[in-house]
Amino acid sequence: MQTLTLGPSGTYSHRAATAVSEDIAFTESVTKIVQAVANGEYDRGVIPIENSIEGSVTESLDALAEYDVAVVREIITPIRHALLAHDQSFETIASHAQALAQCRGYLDEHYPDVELEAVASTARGVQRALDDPSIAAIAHPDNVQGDLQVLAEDIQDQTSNATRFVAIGPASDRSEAGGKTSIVIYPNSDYPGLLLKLLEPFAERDINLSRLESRPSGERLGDYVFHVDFQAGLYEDRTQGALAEIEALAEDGWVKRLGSYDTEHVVS
Ligand SMILES: O=C(O)C(=O)Cc1ccccc1
Repeated sequence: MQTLTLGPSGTYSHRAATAVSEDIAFTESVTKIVQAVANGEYDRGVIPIENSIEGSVTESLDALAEYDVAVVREIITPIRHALLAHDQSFETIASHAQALAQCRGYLDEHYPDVELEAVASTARGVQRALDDPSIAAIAHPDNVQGDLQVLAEDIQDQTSNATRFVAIGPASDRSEAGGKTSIVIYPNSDYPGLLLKLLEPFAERDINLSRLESRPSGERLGDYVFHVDFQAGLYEDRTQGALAEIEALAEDGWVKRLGSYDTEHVVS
């Protein structure tokens, strides 16, 4: 099963993808991963969704709302960042924007004058640091190679730093089985109490929500799509009942069932 994830080799997404497949290919954009799976070019994609320090990877949420794919699995991995460079003489630190943000406190304290450069992924930052001694990278310590050294380990601002990734597949692989479900709701309307009404069907059936995120719809300012994860499978009658009510409330918009799946914790 060929799986596309964020590259080059050595990213955290790559580490998560090894839980899904042995045949892994890389690209440097989350949107491209979702598009490639929607178009049938790859069987699976693995993308980061949410980090415990920095929150959502908004590009991933927007791509899931836009393209027709299924979420088939959730993979949670601990994230431990290291600072890699030729030596201490670097002037720039290159990494994924989320990694730079997860280490903000450490960087402010130890390297207040260093320039930060956001690149497509942590492993892309490692490539930049390999090529240029004036650049350091923040990445998993296993990326140490060539003339690079690990200058510091565990530099994230909280010791508990975890990221949730999802494995996606073609819409035809959407499953109703599993302990969790992801949906996206676009009500395309706006009135007092709308969000409360959209959530009541879950509360009334004792379905626990595990995540609620609003994203701009892109249609007009103040218009939103809602990403909702909950702890029940699509196969359950209570889920079907809740979704029927929500679909009626969102009759001017749409409700997208991304799929039901199980969670896996990968320690690496
Ligand atoms: O750039 C990577 O390595 C990624 O997979 C994205 C990312 C960045 C920081 C924490 C978790 C995932």
